[in-house]
Amino acid sequence: MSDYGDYYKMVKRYVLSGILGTNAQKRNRHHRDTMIKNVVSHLYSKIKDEDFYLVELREPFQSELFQLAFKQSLGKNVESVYVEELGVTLTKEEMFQILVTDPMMGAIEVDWRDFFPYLRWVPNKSMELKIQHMEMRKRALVKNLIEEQRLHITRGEEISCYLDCLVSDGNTLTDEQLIALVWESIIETSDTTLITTEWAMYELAKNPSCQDRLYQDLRKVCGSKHITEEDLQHLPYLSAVFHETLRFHSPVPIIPPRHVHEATQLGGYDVPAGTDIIINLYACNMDKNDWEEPGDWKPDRFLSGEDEHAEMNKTMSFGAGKRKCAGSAQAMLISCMTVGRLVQEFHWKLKEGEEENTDTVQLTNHKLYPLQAYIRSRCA
Ligand code: HEM
Repeated sequence: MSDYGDYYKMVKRYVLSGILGTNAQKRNRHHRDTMIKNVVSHLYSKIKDEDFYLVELREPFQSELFQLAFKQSLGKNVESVYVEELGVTLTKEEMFQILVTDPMMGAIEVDWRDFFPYLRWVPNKSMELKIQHMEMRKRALVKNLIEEQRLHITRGEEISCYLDCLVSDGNTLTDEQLIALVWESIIETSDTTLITTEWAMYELAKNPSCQDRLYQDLRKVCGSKHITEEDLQHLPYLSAVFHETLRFHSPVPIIPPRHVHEATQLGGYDVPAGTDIIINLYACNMDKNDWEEPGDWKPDRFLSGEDEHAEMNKTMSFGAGKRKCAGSAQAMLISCMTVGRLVQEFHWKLKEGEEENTDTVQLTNHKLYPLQAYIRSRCA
């Protein structure tokens, strides 16, 4: 449940100064630039001549984002780690499974007792054991990662990262709180931005006229040089692609519940004090009264000429109010920079049959089948 107490306020300060605020984002700029460079190099390695080649974006992008998550949170990339408590050495893929995929799947685990509340007293041992096992592995891994880096930090080594900020003098977080905060920053970096970027590339590969328009804008603003974060403010169509993708494929379709402290009215309904409400963002974003042809992906609807803030608030994709997403700037920087660079470098075409592959999985609208597209170098 979203609260707004002292602990929350303290953590929000750490989050902003250690990882997501403007200064922290500036510190991490070189990590983001490296990430995009590596994704592009990976895709070039799949191309042999001026022809189209079939590629999957998810694998290299996911791996690079996960690396970025480690660098921002712990100050270094981790390729593998021996976890004493588990007695195993984990590869990067296994760490991703434990820190990102398993918790996401756990969040949508169905407890059959929810459908029969009068049978709540019946134990659901298999589910409880599964969740406990997942939680134990996640905790052991994060604890291990923290302890390794903490040694370097206490030796006085210069490691500028979120953990460094969390354990700096005067902070009073318990080990459990540290584990929770470091894990949250890793999963938040690794999941929703990947989903948004993959769906944006799917839509651009499916809609050649939108892709061409974006390419022309990029040529106009950047000429023959690579897009930079400074260019983003001059690329409204790129930003419109990002917002329309969030509206259409919302990676957080349901936001954490809100507790109603005072009786109020919402959308014409009386809501008594004490109610817990859940907002379905996907339904809000697809609302037929607000949008023209809401069932079509049309970036133009975000080109009203208003400022970026106003465009962003047209959807509730990042939530609203005090608990609004703290990582929206990072998500936008990474997603827009990646989409921009991928369109600058390559011509994208969907693989035959891929158009129909719009099924989703997990809590965050993950594309069930990774995007498969043909790419050709624009230099060819
Ligand atoms: C496109 C990507 C993303 C979307 C759509 C998204 C969406 C959301 C939403 C809907 C909320 C809940 C807001 C509310 O309750 O009103 C939220 C909260 C949050 N998000 Fe994001 N998010 C994204 C990326 C990120 C990233 C990359 C990070 C950090 C690395 C991040 C960090 C957070 C944090 C810390 C909160 C809690 C804020 C608070 O409670 O004060 N998000 N996000």
